[in-house]
Amino acid sequence: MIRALAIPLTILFSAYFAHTLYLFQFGGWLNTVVWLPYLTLIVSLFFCLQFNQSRLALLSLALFIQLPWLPRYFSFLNVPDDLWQALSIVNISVSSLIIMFLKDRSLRHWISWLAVLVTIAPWAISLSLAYFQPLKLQALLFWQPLSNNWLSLLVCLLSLLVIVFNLVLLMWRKQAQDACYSAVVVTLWLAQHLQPNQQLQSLCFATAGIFILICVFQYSYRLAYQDELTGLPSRRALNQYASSLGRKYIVVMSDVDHFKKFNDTYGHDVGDQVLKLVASRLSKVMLGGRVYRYGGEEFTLLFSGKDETQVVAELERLRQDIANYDMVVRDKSRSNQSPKDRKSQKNDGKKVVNVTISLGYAKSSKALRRFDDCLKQADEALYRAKKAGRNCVSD
Ligand SMILES: Nc1nc2c(ncn2[C@@H]2O[C@H](COP(=O)(O)OP(=O)(O)OP(=O)(O)O)[C@@H](O)[C@H]2O)c(=O)[nH]1
Repeated sequence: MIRALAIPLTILFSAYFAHTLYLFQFGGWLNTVVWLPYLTLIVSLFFCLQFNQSRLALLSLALFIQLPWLPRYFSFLNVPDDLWQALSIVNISVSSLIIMFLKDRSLRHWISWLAVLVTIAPWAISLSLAYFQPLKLQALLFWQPLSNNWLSLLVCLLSLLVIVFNLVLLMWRKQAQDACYSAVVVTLWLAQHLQPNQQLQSLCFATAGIFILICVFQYSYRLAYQDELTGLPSRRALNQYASSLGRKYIVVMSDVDHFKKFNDTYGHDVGDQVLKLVASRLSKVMLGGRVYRYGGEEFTLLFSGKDETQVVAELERLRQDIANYDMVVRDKSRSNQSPKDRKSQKNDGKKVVNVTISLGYAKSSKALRRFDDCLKQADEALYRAKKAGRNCVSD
């Protein structure tokens, strides 16, 4: 419900905000906006430290240092402008490096990379020019605040586009991390180009701070509600969803057959891979069903407002799909081999295994109003499926 409201509300508030900007023409009370980045960056730094998110804390600090009017507070130190510039370069380069050496390899990561490259390439060119021609560094920094020409406008528009793109990613894919990194980089970049406009600059810094905050909260949400191994929602998420269920629903308990034997034969690592594969097959459930990792090798499925016959047919389909699926698992020892060794033994280290699951279900009724009772009944049905020879569905 809240997710469905997110986009219309964002559009509404953006329109309201744009209208206000138009009315006040960037003047008057809007000067208070200058304080926003301080607030968001301090709060985000606080939560990053609370949740042990050192990289994000560093990025908050990097933004803080880059706040364009920070030098004013240190004016008593009489730091030359060139030194501030040099500190900025170090700051942006370090933040860019932090982002570049993250392990994620998704498309979103590469988009962040692009933003990073666009940011640091001018720095690198300027620095190398300064090295080869002993002129004043300041004179060579061609990325200096561009005058109010079309190029400056283009730069700002492009940067804002990246932010908007990341916002969309954030809403649809719920991946705050890359959105946050790009926002930080783009903000650092914009800081150079929007120098005469303090309000706009403040809004950019404040937005980056908010991105970091969202990122930290999303991370802690994942810790609490997502199973780390399979990526499925956890038992806590199941209990939370259960409290919002209507009257008509079906609970299914499923369990991988002879999993202990499997672990003993192939090892715990291969066992983990099998659990991941089973989870990925189960998550292809149709009829609007939801899958949770209940714990160990047990998974729970929930169907809200569906008929028993439809659900049983879907469970049969899932059971057969898993039983017929050749799961290719990798031997962990393979990762210690050199790439050459791996190439020479093409299929070595790969195993094809077959697993089956048993499923037991229970549907809500007058006698089974409480979710916990229904779950217990599904667990008993699972026990019956095991007794009946496994690899089957039972009620
Ligand atoms: N690899 C791996 N094994 C797990 C995990 N969680 C639980 N297990 C193992 O799953 C096995 C569960 O075994 P049992 O409950 O005896 O059941 P089973 O061997 O699947 O036999 P049946 O359920 O009767 O078909 C135990 O050996 C656990 O150690 C996990 O996250 N990873």
